[in-house]
Amino acid sequence: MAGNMLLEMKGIVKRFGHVEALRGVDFHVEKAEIVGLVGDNGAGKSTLVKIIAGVYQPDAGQMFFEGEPVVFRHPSEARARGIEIVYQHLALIDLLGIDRNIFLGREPLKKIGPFKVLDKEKMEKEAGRILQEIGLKRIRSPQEKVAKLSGGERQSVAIARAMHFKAKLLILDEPTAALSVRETRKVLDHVLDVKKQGVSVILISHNIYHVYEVSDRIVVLDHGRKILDTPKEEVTPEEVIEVIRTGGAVIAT
Ligand SMILES: Nc1ncnc2c1ncn2[C@@H]1O[C@H](COP(=O)(O)OP(=O)(O)OP(=O)(O)O)[C@@H](O)[C@H]1O
Repeated sequence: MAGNMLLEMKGIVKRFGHVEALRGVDFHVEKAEIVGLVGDNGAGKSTLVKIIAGVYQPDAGQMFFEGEPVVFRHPSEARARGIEIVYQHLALIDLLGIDRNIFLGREPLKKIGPFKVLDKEKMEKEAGRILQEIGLKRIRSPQEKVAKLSGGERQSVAIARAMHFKAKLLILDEPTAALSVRETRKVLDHVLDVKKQGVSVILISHNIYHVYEVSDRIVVLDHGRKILDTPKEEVTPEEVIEVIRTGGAVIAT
């Protein structure tokens, strides 16, 4: 089991002024595991994943990645270890093409004499390959503006971007919020594809049925505490909903 561990967090505490968003949370993700992270509004889900992604620093607790203690002072440090987070409100730039969005902030450069310029051909070619992989090649060209994409296509591009940069842990915060049934299906299929490639995923969603369908393990947070952490087979979606609704009181009965 230890050799299979990708991320381990122990006793994580995070305060925002008087609000204790996380009150000593233990959390882990194994290699190629999909963990569904659920809980009511304000439970601490986003805070926990933002700590993993280096956006926030915990006030107490320890974090280990691939067996080593880590402290991420900035998102770039988490990224450098292969941790990618895709937010509900995606950081894609509408007026740029799909290709430019995939390489945003990590653009390949080429040398022309003494100068370095963006390697646009390389971006277009790679983006075309990525679109092919995610099944959008026929309908979208790499240079098409992101503004034209549907919500599901935007999620797919963001997931593909993370995969292109060799993510080991992909964090998806509400990826299916506001998507149609068909688009949701595609995004969930991408999550399963990502796992097949050996990548781990943390999936946050208010839709327990979406989470339940793809997750290997379900973790419930409630008011900054972990109240359930179980292999999926051991609970039904209705039981998970009940645990969230009662704040874990149902476990004791
Ligand atoms: N930057 C911040 N400043 C102050 N308080 C914050 C901040 N971020 C989160 N909180 C508070 O911390 C608690 C946990 O919030 P968090 O966003 O992690 O919950 P969540 O489970 O992701 O909720 P939701 O499902 O509504 O997104 C809440 O009480 C929230 O108001």
